[in-house]
Amino acid sequence: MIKVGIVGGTGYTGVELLRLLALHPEVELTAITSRGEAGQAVSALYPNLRGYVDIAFSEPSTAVLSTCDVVFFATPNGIAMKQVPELLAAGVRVIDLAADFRIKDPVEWAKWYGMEHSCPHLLTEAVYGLPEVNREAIKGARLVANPGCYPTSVQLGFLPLINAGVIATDALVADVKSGASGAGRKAEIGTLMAEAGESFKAYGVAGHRHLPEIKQGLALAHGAPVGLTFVPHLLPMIRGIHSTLYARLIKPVDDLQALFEAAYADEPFVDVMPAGSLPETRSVRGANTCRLAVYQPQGGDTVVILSVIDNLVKGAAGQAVQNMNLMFGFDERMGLAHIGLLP
Ligand SMILES: NC(=O)C1=CN([C@@H]2O[C@H](COP(=O)(O)OP(=O)(O)OC[C@H]3O[C@@H](n4cnc5c(N)ncnc54)[C@H](OP(=O)(O)O)[C@@H]3O)[C@@H](O)[C@H]2O)C=CC1
Ligand SMILES: CC(=O)N[C@@H](CCC(=O)OP(=O)(O)O)C(=O)O
Repeated sequence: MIKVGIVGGTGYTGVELLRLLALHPEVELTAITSRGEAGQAVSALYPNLRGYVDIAFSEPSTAVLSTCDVVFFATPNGIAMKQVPELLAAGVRVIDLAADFRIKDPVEWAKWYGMEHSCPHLLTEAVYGLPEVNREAIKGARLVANPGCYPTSVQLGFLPLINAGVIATDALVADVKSGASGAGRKAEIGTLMAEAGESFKAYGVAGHRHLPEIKQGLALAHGAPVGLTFVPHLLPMIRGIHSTLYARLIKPVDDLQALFEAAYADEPFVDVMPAGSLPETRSVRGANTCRLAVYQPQGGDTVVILSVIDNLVKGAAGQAVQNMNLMFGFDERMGLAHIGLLP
């Protein structure tokens, strides 16, 4: 058994971590923090956890968190970086669900996140936690930067084509839609039901902070910078991300379907659907699965990839548990056997 701490246990990704970890056979939930709810029983705030999680929220003190084997940060950007150096020094491994350690260049990070990085010396050591790309490095990591929700969906869709060297990489397009839980639990006018319900709009068109993260991952695979237009949208639903990705073929490919199936043949959490499929967000609701479908409309040179995930699971907490399993030598699928909620 390993001792696990969660900083930010009252947020949407924090409570999703609790839902997954409460049934994980190798995990003892040791510390769950909230500054606002310290002292309150976790199950009093989240009744779905009654009978499964019987501890109270505590303050996020380094002394308590240092007794854990691993600490998850499910906090806003810029919080983990303040506590991570001390925790690593105490021998604790860390998985950050926020963006503090995702971008390797601290100048680029400061530009998109609007603050200076407080421990840039850890950026080289941090391992980007996309298991389909970095599985071996994650196993030995002390510090894992869990990918963003949009970046997970977009990278898993484009990577087989980039790795095969068959598409132009100067003008990739990612047209992506997210449910409102992607914005977190904090009160915001834009995610009020009367603002987001019965409506649909894009945001961040001129530049969203996930753009540099996606470009960094795709450039690493390609071995050179890539051009990408990324347009996120807010859908009037709670969970789910649907990415429609466009790329231009520069080499003929006999069988795109076979290329994708081969790329993910050994991946427990990526499902390449049969040709002609239309992945639905509800098919991955609550599950740590990315479902993909690939098209070459009218036999032209444009490839269209459809990619769906649950933003809170494969896009956040589920992927974080997958990373924890790798770091501690457990079966990668442990605690993650959930089927999507249909209907
Ligand atoms: N929602 C999503 O789909 C995804 C989110 N992420 C990222 O994961 C992180 C968490 O997101 P989400 O769960 O949606 O966020 P929420 O806003 O729902 O929750 C944030 C949590 O952080 C805690 N917190 C806030 N400030 C501090 C602080 N200064 N010190 C310690 N704890 C603090 C809050 O609890 P309290 O104030 O009580 O201490 C709360 O529990 C974010 O960085 C987000 O960008 C990544 C992928 C997907
Ligand atoms: C719908 C919605 O608002 N989505 C969020 C996604 C944020 C997120 O997941 O943030 P990080 O991955 O960077 O931590 C947004 O666009 O800001």
